[in-house]
Amino acid sequence: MQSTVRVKICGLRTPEAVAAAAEAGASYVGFVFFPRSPRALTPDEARALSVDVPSGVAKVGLLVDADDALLDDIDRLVPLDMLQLHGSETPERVAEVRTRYGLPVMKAIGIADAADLSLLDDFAGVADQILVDAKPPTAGALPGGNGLSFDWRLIANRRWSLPWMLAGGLTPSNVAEAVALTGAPQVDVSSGVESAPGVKDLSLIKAFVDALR
Ligand SMILES: O=C(O)c1ccccc1N[C@@H]1O[C@H](COP(=O)(O)O)[C@@H](O)[C@H]1O
Repeated sequence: MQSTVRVKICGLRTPEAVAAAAEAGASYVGFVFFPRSPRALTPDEARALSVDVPSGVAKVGLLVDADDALLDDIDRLVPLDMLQLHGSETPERVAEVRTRYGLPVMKAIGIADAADLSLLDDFAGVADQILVDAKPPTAGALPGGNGLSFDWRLIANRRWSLPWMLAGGLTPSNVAEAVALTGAPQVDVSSGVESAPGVKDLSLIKAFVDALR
């Protein structure tokens, strides 16, 4: 299958994983700045890793309800191309972050059932992209990176007002089906290309991208 689906590999922590994502053909790599995540990096660690990212591959910083102090540190140290806001940020906060840092913002929205779909429209005219993820299973769970899918039929045939990306429980085995069902132009994966939480498997990264080609 020939495909132009753009891929983001998130939660990279080593130069080897960055190289595997770039060589496989990923369009984006994600650095997680959420301390509770097994994939968390400090701004200094992300700065060191960013040197290994070839030009043409966008570096995305993932944050969860981050305050300006953390964002200021990241902005000072890490040459990012996009911010992914994966918490309960409001449209007002998204607009504020976008203006303050001068970077495109991708807002993550968690979906569990049809009632959540209206949230997707709340960020039109504010965010640059929408990331559609599964809603976390419980209040204490990580807000993402749980390897959980939602019912993709909920967004099949949807008309989108913004560029968007599908996430949540994607793997080399199911990503082609997810794209066929939803028409997703872009996909994001973290735990589906890992051998353990926070440990990327280089062959799974390649298999994930190959599954769309
Ligand atoms: O990856 C994380 O640790 C993470 C932490 C906090 C918020 C989001 C996180 N990851 C994002 O979650 C989705 C789905 O991940 P998975 O493929 O189901 O593991 C994805 O967008 C990641 O960028």
